Amino acid sequence: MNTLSLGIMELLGESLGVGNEYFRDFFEGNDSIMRLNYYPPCQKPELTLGTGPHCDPTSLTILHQDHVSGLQVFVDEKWHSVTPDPEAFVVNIGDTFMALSNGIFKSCLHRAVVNNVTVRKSLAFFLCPKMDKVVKPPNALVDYKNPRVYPDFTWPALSEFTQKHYRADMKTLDVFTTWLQQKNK
Ligand SMILES: O=C(O)CCC(=O)C(=O)O
Ligand SMILES: [Fe+2]
Repeated sequence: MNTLSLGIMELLGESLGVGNEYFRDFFEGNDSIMRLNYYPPCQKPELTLGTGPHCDPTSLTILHQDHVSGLQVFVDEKWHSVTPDPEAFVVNIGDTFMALSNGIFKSCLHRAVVNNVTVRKSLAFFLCPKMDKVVKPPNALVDYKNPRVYPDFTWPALSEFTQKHYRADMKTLDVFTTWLQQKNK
């Protein structure tokens, strides 16, 4: 998963015009997280969610779903199911990479629904920067036409924010930005 995520970082660097080494080097020695999600069948699936709507606060997510549907992504004001394929990974951008790309790549809003028949399992690898790395976009992505969108921060600061102050949703990075600015006044 680590090797795959660093390979994807090479492609993202290439696509942003900063070269394939920039983000791969940034994520060298990363402090990433692996999570297993288990969703038991639910008698009233229409009344609840397996995972509420959120953007991943991390940098890049590589998700494996089993054969049971559940993941949905919010596009064009509607929820769309992501057809499960145990032979494939779902890859999405998280808030930390949105900040690293100065807002060019967007973290995507998603959720997981449950059903009343089958257990569902998913496995997520969340690429996160090494704890002491300062998250800031490369100079090539910042100029007077494209000023900094988010302040400098470290991954542990954003992670702690989502654990102690604010449950991750679609506005995490904006609320975190305001919170940091207030704190540093
Ligand atoms: O179970 C899923 O398909 C999504 C889980 C998820 O969004 C997460 O773990 O952040
Ligand atoms: Fe997620």
